[in-house]
Amino acid sequence: MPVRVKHKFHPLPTVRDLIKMYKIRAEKQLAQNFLLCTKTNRRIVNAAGKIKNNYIFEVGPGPGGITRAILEKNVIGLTVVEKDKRFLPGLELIKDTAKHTEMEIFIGDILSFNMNQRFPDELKEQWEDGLPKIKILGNLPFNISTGLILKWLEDISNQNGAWSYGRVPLTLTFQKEVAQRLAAPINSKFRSRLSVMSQYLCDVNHVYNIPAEKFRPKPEVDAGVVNFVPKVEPLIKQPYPLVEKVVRHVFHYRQKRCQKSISTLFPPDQTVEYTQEMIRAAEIDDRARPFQLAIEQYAQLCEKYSEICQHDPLLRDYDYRSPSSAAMRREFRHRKREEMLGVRDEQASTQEQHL
Ligand SMILES: C[S@@+](CC[C@H](N)C(=O)[O-])C[C@H]1O[C@@H](n2cnc3c(N)ncnc32)[C@H](O)[C@@H]1O
Repeated sequence: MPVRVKHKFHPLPTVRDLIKMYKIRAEKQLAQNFLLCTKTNRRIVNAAGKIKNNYIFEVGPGPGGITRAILEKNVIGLTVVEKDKRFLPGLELIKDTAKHTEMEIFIGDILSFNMNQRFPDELKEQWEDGLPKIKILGNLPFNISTGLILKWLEDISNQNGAWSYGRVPLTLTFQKEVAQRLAAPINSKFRSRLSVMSQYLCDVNHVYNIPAEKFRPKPEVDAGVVNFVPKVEPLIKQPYPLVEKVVRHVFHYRQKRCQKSISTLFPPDQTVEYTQEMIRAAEIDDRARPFQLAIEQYAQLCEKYSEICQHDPLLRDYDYRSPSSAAMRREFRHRKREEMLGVRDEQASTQEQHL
């Protein structure tokens, strides 16, 4: 349906006016918290570094505050992907004012958006060369931000999608605590699965925080802006799904000794032997907790796990939480109990014979 634009706002309505003009109410299920202040939007764009003559990909432009700040920088191209079609007319207005920039608007879900062939071929760089003139930016919807960054980290590890163009950096907002976890160093109280997964593939920098008051409507927590620059050489060389499995299991009991969580990778009858092998390979101290391990130790754990799985391929599909594994554990405990009772009976009958 064609959109009637009231031209009392000239030349381009402010973000606030656009929201009023199209009577847009924030949708909670799309995690819509808008940034209406020009200074705040420019600061996010500045956090991405020099973007003049770059091609930018923006996630969730909404009413277009960050989009405008990007366009001020004379970028050569801009693709935006927004799920909520109510923003299309406003984004079209912004596009009309973008004289020097090729802008494309997609209404769709970023989680299934294909970034292969999204950018001009001439921007491609070899992975080990400098960074390509492409950047990904966005004030992410909080409800998908963790899933999205994990998906993109997998693409980075496979040099797929946007990363088939080289080491494309990202500047994204997260809930402050997620930002702290992404960038947390070893021993930090925020060190988690996300820290290891992001830092083995990227240089991660939690640049600054945006107070909740800056958003409309105000979210419950502050936000953090995080920069990611893919590393030339990942610190862990194993395939992403294997790394993800090992790191997820090791952080299963964050506050307990690593031994306990590493053991969840193996069926009960092989636990002791393989857990010990893993711990020896990564030179893990007996008392160490998952957040006290260096990424190099996670790398050694992954190497050892891969080696064990090559030797025993069925282990690859072993899942601690699946019903069949739970049944296996129950059966194992039962057998052990029976064995112990058997030993006790034997001891008792030997004692009787001696009497
Ligand atoms: C936190 S708001 C940011 C809006 C705007 N960039 C700003 O800073 O004011 C997140 C935006 O992402 C959009 N969004 C939510 N889920 C999405 C998805 N799966 N794919 C693409 N956009 C999505 C929302 O509609 C919303 O416009």
